[in-house]
Amino acid sequence: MSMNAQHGYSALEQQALEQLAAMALSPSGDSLLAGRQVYDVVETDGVLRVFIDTERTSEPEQEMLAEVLAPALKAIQGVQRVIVKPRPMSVSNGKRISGVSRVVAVHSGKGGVGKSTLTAELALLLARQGMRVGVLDADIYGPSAPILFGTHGAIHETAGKMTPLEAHGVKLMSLGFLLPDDQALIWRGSLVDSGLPQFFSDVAWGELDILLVDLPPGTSDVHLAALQACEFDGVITITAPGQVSLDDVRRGMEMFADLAVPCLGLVENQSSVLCVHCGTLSPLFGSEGGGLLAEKIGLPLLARLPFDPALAEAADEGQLAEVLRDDHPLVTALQPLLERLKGLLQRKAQTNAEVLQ
Ligand SMILES: Nc1ncnc2c1ncn2[C@@H]1O[C@H](COP(=O)(O)OP(=O)(O)OP(=O)(O)O)[C@@H](O)[C@H]1O
Repeated sequence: MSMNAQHGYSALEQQALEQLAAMALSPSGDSLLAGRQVYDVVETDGVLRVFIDTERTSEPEQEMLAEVLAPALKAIQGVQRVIVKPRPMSVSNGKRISGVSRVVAVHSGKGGVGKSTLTAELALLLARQGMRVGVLDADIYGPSAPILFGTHGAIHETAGKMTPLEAHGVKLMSLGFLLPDDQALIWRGSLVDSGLPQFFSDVAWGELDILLVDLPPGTSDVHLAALQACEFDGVITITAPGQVSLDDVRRGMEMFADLAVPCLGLVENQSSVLCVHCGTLSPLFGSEGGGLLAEKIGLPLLARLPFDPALAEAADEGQLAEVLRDDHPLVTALQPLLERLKGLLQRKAQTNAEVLQ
């Protein structure tokens, strides 16, 4: 497979992979990719992390690679720093959910920026395009999937597995289905260690193309518990211009990068406001917040979403799906992100090592 055909890598990662495909440890040897001495590359914030497979390289070779690769890859325009590291110990130990092709997290540095709404929008639109989609509402601080999907009901268990609820063709699991609202916080502590991993392992998801995981905002032990429970294929970060905080976004991205979860890109919510009368879009908070942030941290800006007062109202009433007509400006704005997710699905491999074949 040619490097260009590899989906799911950013442009800088692609360039780095192309360069690595042309480099070998010894003049007669396989390329670093074919020989799989380089396990993967992950770029965030203009920083390129090159993960060396310590099982396929001796210690002197690892040292040599660190010396050679840093200057070679730093020469790529846009790369500010190169970190050559041993392959990260996947905290999940490579745990995949049987039957689920891709697991993608939706994350934000701060609360209230529209993360749960984005998760629901993506799920509804992907399902509408014929994909088999699940949503795991892992935001145990404030589970909102029941409201967004307008779904309430008891979760049943069969043969030790919880059966997810289903709405608009999306399979759903949320703490909100298991506990009354006012009990969510009481359960939080015990959930992190024991309950949250069960949401990944003990749910009868069946066959899914993609499982979207709505994580809590910020960085916490809940995130680590989720990342330990299962291997994630990527994370989408959402922010709102009024609440843009470079540090919050960076902190989140560092967490994911260190655990070798690729950051797919940034979504700016509420960049503009949709007029309920004439349907025109007017910029909010100055129009370049998300674009500048994306540029500063070196991530693609995947979407800029308008604030639609009707959507806020509908979402609170469980009518989100009804508002998301095909010609809604928000649906149009989400198309590049939907394409990126579909590209990720084409990146056909169970492990990164296989991807690099
Ligand atoms: N593009 C939008 N247009 C209109 N309303 C929106 C939009 N995005 C989000 N909202 C509204 O903003 C509020 C917060 O959204 P949401 O619950 O998705 O945020 P969140 O980041 O998941 O928050 P938390 O961290 O508290 O879970 C909700 O009332 C939602 O309906």
